Amino acid sequence: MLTPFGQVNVQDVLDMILVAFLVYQGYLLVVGTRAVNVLRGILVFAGVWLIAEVMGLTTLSYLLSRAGTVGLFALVVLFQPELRAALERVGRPRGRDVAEGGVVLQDLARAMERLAERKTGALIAIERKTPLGEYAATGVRLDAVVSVPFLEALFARNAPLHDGGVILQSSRVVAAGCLFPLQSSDGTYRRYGTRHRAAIGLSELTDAVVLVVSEERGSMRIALAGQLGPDLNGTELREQLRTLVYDRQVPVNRRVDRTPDDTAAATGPESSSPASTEAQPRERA
Ligand SMILES: Nc1ncnc2c1ncn2[C@@H]1O[C@H](COP(=O)(O)OP(=O)(O)OP(=O)(O)O)[C@@H](O)[C@H]1O
Repeated sequence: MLTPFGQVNVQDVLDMILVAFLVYQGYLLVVGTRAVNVLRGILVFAGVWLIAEVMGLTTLSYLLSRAGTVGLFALVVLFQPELRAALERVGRPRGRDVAEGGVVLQDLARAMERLAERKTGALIAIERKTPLGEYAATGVRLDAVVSVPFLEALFARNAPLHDGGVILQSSRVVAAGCLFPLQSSDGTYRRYGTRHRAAIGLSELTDAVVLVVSEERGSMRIALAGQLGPDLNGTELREQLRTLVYDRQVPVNRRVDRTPDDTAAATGPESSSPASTEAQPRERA
């Protein structure tokens, strides 16, 4: 085929599609991680180098190209953990993801149950499509497998990271002690405390599934798409987690199922909040 750029054949088209696909996959790997800021820096650096080349600024262009070579090695050293994790993700068989998801689901649900039984407050956000990197950056970075004792230890009273939220990415705990955006205190959720409003707030701004254990009531709930779901028992929690997170076939933005009472309440003036039909949390001034 003849184009303004000359002769283009099937191989060229295939080549372009593959390169675009690889660039996009590379972008997906770094987005939401600390590497994204470095990537921006590299793009600025490359831009300056290109301008220096075009304008014939020989010395600057020479220095930048030398620095680029050294920088490439520095990047590999600096981002060795991220690179390893990314390569592992690329090479991991799909079946292992599913099996791992099942284990994580069970551990997560069991940890929630134990925290609820002991009335230990907890806040856990599970990342889906929207990267939670900016919220993870407000806390302490971790890289740990999800396990019942680990989650219990994180939220134990007096534990250094028990304040704030924990963030899960896939099967890993990636941050703890994170600050989530608070839902504005007006309207439906004004009676709730800050833990619940932080859960609702984050779920409003992202597609994360946010789990809350109430310290006061020992209840387990899910906030999704700016709505706080009803109290859940262990079986219901597992079911919701399977549907919302660990069963990838289901559309990501599917809402938390409502109880018949909730649906009835949604037609009432104080609205769409499941809060109006459930046991109430403590009143706030
Ligand atoms: N913006 C926030 N991001 C993450 N965690 C928060 C945020 N604000 C408060 N928290 C957590 O919530 C805790 C306070 O919970 P508070 O008692 O005010 O809320 P609550 O919704 O009534 O929860 P509970 O039913 O567990 O008492 C804090 O100690 C902190 O761990």
